[in-house]
Amino acid sequence: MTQQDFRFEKGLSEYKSFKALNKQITEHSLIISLVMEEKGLREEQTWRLLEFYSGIGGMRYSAIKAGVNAKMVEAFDINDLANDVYEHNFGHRPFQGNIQTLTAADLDRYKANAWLLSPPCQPYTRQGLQKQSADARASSFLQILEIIPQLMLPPSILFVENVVGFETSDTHQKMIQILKESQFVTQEFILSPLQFGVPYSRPRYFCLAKRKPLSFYKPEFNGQLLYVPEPLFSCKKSTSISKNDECLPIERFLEFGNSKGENGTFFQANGFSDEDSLNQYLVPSNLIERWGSAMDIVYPDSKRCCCFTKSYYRYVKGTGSLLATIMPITRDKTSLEELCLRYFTPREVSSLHSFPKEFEFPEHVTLRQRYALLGNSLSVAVVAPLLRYLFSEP
Ligand SMILES: C[S@@+](CC[C@H](N)C(=O)[O-])C[C@H]1O[C@@H](n2cnc3c(N)ncnc32)[C@H](O)[C@@H]1O
Repeated sequence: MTQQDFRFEKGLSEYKSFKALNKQITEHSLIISLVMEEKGLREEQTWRLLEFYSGIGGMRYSAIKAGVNAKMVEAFDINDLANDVYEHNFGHRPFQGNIQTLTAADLDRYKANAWLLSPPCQPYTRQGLQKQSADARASSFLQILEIIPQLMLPPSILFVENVVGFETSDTHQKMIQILKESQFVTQEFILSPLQFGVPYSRPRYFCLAKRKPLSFYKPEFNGQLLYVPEPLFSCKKSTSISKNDECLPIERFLEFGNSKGENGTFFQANGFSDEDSLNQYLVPSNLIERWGSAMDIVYPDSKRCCCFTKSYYRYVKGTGSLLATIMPITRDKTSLEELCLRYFTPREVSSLHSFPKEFEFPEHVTLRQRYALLGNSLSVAVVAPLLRYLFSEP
């Protein structure tokens, strides 16, 4: 064998062992990725989210609770005060301005692939006169949807929250039409925290949309409006969000503890640091006299309370429940005056909205403003499992 032949043979055998090694590595990584896939460990896509109408950040808390692998790229809200609260809790101030002024070029710059939207609900409520798309407050939402076909980088996922009544509006009709034309498949839900173990009635409409070729974990519900949460418990990572038919009692959401008083009554005033802070939550007698029959009164052991609206604390009728701080043995025979009624505190309302306990208002936000901002917000207990389902791959 000449020296040249020897070099050639050596090179060939090195090349062969290199190829064998390479084949082994490739096979190995294929096996690893298959095992990871089987175990649900495949490297997940990081979603780039835009949060429109961000308010005090209910969507962001829900995305965190859902464990969505996502980065919140930007939030948008016109309300200065809501943005103060958002910034206080997340360390990021949302884009302050009218969503209506955003252009396709503005949005493309964020390179976002998922949009979360909770547009104003007044156009679809009785108090808001139900003017639907003719209401100026609906126009920013329609405009942002109309931009989708003009985008270089349209979102692949969209999530919309609104009041019950939205689903029969012409805005809804236009939304579905635009989504269909932009190759989205949708699944819609009307759900309340009561269906997730929270003693709080706040039914809301939700639209979940995925752009083809993405599809839902349970595609058999495409194009349907569902009133039950069952599909949400089917997806892979649903373990930490459990199905809960039995609601917890309201006392589990109260800021101040109960103490047993005389004659088997429970007086719930302890825990307030001083008389003043208790007094600001007590319902004045003149309001009880005038509106008593229209009030929704609940007790610490109740397993349901009414939706808190943004007018809670300003008006008593139809704006949210009031809490009896004296729990009599015979409820029917006790006068409303004797029940020592009080408003739920903002912390209690935020707990019923399933916000995390770290959530807080900056000091300069007044009591009325706190209720108003909370009343506009959403239930994390409902939105988190919806987002988890939406972002799950089949
Ligand atoms: C239903 S609330 C959404 C609340 C939010 N999901 C939360 O968790 O607090 C609607 C929000 O949209 C904001 N908004 C209404 N019209 C807007 C517009 N044209 N541009 C920007 N923000 C707007 C309001 O200030 C309000 O905070």
